[in-house]
Amino acid sequence: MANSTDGTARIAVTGLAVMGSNLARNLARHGYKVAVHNRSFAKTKALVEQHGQEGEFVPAETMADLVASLQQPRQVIIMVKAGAPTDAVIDELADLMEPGDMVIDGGNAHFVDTRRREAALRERGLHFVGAGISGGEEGALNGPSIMPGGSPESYKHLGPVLESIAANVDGQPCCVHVGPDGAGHFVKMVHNGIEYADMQLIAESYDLLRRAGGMTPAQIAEVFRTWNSGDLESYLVEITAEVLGHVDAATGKPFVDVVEDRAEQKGTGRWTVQEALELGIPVTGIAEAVFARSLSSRVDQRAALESTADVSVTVPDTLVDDVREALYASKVVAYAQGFDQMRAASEQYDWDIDLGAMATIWRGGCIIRAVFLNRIREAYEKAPDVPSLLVDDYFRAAVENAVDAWRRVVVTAVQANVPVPGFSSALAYYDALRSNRLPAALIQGLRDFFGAHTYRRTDREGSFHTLWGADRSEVDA
Ligand SMILES: NC(=O)C1=CN([C@@H]2O[C@H](COP(=O)(O)OP(=O)(O)OC[C@H]3O[C@@H](n4cnc5c(N)ncnc54)[C@H](OP(=O)(O)O)[C@@H]3O)[C@@H](O)[C@H]2O)C=CC1
Ligand SMILES: O=C(CO)[C@H](O)[C@H](O)COP(=O)(O)O
Repeated sequence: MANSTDGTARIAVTGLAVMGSNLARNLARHGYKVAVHNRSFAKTKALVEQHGQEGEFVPAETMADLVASLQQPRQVIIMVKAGAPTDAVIDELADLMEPGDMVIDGGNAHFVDTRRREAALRERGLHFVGAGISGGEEGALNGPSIMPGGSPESYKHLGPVLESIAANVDGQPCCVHVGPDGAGHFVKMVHNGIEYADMQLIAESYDLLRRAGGMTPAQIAEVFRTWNSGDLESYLVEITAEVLGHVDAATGKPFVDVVEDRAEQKGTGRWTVQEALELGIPVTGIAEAVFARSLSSRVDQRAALESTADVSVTVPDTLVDDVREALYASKVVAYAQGFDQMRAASEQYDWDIDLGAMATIWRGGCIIRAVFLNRIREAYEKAPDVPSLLVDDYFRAAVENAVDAWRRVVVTAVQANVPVPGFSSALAYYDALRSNRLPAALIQGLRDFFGAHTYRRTDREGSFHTLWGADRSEVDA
């Protein structure tokens, strides 16, 4: 296999596991001459041997060869494990590059790392682009959703390439410049957090239909197939029907019954919640989804408390339709919370993220792609500063129409001993936002009682303290 260091490749990819190799093939299929490299050369060799006919690949055994094979300004996409491996690759690359060159990290990096890396490379005259890439193996090959951060100048060079290989919906590429430094990876992180919440709500729907509704996985698969039209139409609902309908070849049982019920996680959902706590944004749907995965893995506690007692509950005839309504309303809440978090971060870090554009680029290519994102895009088009998606006319009406069914679902679940943390916390969030008065007033009183933490009054400006241990008169604080 010949390799070339004549500086003619348009772009490079280093890290040729599932994502990197498919991204390189996607670039080659779009007519770009792609230089390819992997720490162990076997993967590079295999890629070119198996897919060399799909376009022009330049295999490189060393990072120095990879860099030498590129046109200037050089553009190298890194698709390796997040964390220390990414730092190691950046360090090696940066030493070989020249001012004006671009390093693009397409992995699931933490946005704080991306900010640090961007600042360090900027000092050396290099552009660092933290690009969230979603769509898994299939998306990387056929068109992912791409969320690049970094300097506007780097996007001028890189944008046309990324837009051409991204998914396309209604003539619009699912790729846009998100904002400076860590903005792209932040948005990808929230995308993954919403992915967690969406899957948790789908899982609760299945659990309720099965355990309270007495339906089989095959019957529930049909329900999801029906739901995959109209407002719920989405990739995750579509593949839920596939997974629930699948039968294990070895046992003849539903596939879902032979899989261990412990959900794993790589960390992006947890990062979303950690950052939401820092920003003070309640992303309860994502948090419940992360905790539900953690709880599922507490095998010792589950075994100690397991109960097989029969529960008798009257299930409403409308259960299937009610669950559909609860799923939709809870999903609206989860997305509203995720978009809130992006808005708060955009203000905090001065990123100027266009929220409508984020909904637009999530319509295709990514795991949470859904027809429903058109509604979110429209909401931000109408009112870019809308304080919550729940305030938008369409979403307000959709949730109001669903709320009776949503309450019935939560009541039925509670009576049937079926845990629905996603549905119930979303309903609590909605009810809290609509409450004229919240019990936070009592919390303020208690804080003032035990710690003289002061409170504000509803009827006049200022901070006050009650002398709880004395005559209980009020003083200015
Ligand atoms: N898989 C998915 O669906 C998605 C993954 N991502 C992200 O994309 C990135 C790539 O993911 P994926 O394709 O699954 O691959 P992995 O995350 O499994 O990473 C494997 C790749 O990293 C390389 N690597 C590991 N350690 C080092 C190191 N110290 N120095 C150099 N290279 C190293 C490996 O090289 P070698 O072959 O030599 O071991 C291999 O090319 C990750 O950041 C992931 O989070 C993003 C969206 C979806
Ligand atoms: O980035 C992705 C999709 O966009 C991955 O699918 C995601 O990382 C999966 O996360 P987890 O393993 O934590 O469920």
